[in-house]
Amino acid sequence: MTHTTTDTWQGGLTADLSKILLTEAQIHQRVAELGRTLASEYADKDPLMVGILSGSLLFMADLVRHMNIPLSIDFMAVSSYGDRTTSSGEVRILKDLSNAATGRHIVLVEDIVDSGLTLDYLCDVLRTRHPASLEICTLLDKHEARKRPLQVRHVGFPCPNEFVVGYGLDYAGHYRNLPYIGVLKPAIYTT
Ligand SMILES: O=P(O)(O)OC[C@H]1O[C@H](OP(=O)(O)OP(=O)(O)O)[C@H](O)[C@@H]1O
Ligand code: HPA
Ligand SMILES: [Mg+2]
Repeated sequence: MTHTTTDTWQGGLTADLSKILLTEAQIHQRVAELGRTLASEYADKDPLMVGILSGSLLFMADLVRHMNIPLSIDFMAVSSYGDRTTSSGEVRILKDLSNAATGRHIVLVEDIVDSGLTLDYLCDVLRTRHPASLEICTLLDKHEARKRPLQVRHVGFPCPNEFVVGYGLDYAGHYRNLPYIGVLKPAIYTT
């Protein structure tokens, strides 16, 4: 499979980035590795892969295509950032699981762990449903920003303490469609 290079996306949304953090090729290579690792770990467990919408959409779609094992896919939608670049601290569940969690091996699939508030809250909620296991797989880990200790089993890349967009990550709903990840120019969100 070939992927377009970042050169094909000059101008437009790219002009709003101060730098490109991860190219499309770097993302695809790492996501494939993560998928293969998860596939061997969950080979006989029929995991329930739970994407946290909306940010995980692209990551989830690519990740599971590298997991050649029986699994199910479900989604939860939560929001705490809205149009801001820092967490409101209030995590709202906008859509719950469609599947029962009890007795399932659950893998939470996230685009980014930042303050950790979203996943800390979601893990608390899901633990009350008694899954067989509950682990986190995130593409990006902004460890420096953590406000809650969180056990994150699988990390794609460490992330600097800056506001990043692309490959599912948004600012005020935009930039999710960028095929790579970059740092948003602060001028875009500080007026
Ligand atoms: O670790 P935290 O500080 O909680 O931040 C991480 C969460 O924030 C973002 O979601 P957001 O609330 O922006 O919703 P979205 O996925 O729809 O963009 C991101 O997708 C994670 O779910
Ligand atoms: O750096 C970020 N970018 C986009 N969305 C986010 N949600 C938490 N942190 C971020
Ligand atoms: Mg967001």
